[in-house]
Amino acid sequence: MTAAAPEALSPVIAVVTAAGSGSRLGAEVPKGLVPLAGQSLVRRAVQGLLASGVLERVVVTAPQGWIEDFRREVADLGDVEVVAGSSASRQASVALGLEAALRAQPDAALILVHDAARALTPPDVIQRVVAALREGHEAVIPVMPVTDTIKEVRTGEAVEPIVATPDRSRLRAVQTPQGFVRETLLAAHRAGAQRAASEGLAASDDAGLVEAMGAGVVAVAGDSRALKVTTSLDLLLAEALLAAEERVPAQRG
Ligand SMILES: Nc1ccn([C@@H]2O[C@H](COP(=O)(O)OP(=O)(O)OP(=O)(O)O)[C@@H](O)[C@H]2O)c(=O)n1
Ligand SMILES: C[C@](O)(CO)[C@H](O)COP(=O)(O)O
Repeated sequence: MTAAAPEALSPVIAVVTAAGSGSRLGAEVPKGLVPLAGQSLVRRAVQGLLASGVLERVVVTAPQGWIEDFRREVADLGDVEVVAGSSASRQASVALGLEAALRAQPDAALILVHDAARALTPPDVIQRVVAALREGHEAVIPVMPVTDTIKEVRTGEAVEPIVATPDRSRLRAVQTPQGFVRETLLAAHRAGAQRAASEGLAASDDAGLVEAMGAGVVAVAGDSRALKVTTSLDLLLAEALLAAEERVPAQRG
């Protein structure tokens, strides 16, 4: 860990992954375009990032064939580029977003990778991630404590045998944005792409690629509002969270 002056760790850019189809949500349009109280998930996710005040540029990866629809969603939000992601995996979509983002901002020092599906992530989570990077950590992820007891099972059997019960106090559920020093993320994705080609395995998050390289990843506090909209139940929950936030100022006033 090497602490650098904050201004030396600028500019900060973000890749927003929105190239998934949202099969578990089952909407008629890709998940990023699904409205949440009148505004699409991708629009809300980008707005949240920009509201943090720490970002120079945002690149969104969208599904092939939907680029123009995504562009319309973010057109009025500022310096936001939309490029095609990959249907193969989130990891492949992030890699395409990274290429585009670094073409547009070659001097980026810090890179955030964020899920459009975490549309309600509050700006202070984003600020915490960037602050920890500027304190000298090379990879930072927001996390939440786990509230269920988690079991490890042996898969592939109709009735799955339990093989372990990890100590819950040491488990964390991982959110985004995940933040990285530029070279750390690029090296991790280079190694990850080789593994994906040789073993056919993609990582489900970017920090996993950094861990696989043997580099350190640290956690900061996440937020329950940064939930990932995956199923229709999550969408209902997100709508309820927004409605509750709108009611609170009215009650105070
Ligand atoms: N090939 C892919 C797959 C996922 N993602 C993005 O990664 C984030 C997290 O993925 P998830 O919530 O699983 O989204 P989907 O893959 O769209 O969902 P599903 O698995 O239900 O199809 C989403 O913002 C999604 O758009 C992506 O950019 N490219
Ligand atoms: C990156 C992530 O949101 C961290 O929890 C998650 O791993 C994405 O996984 P998914 O299977 O693509 O939803």
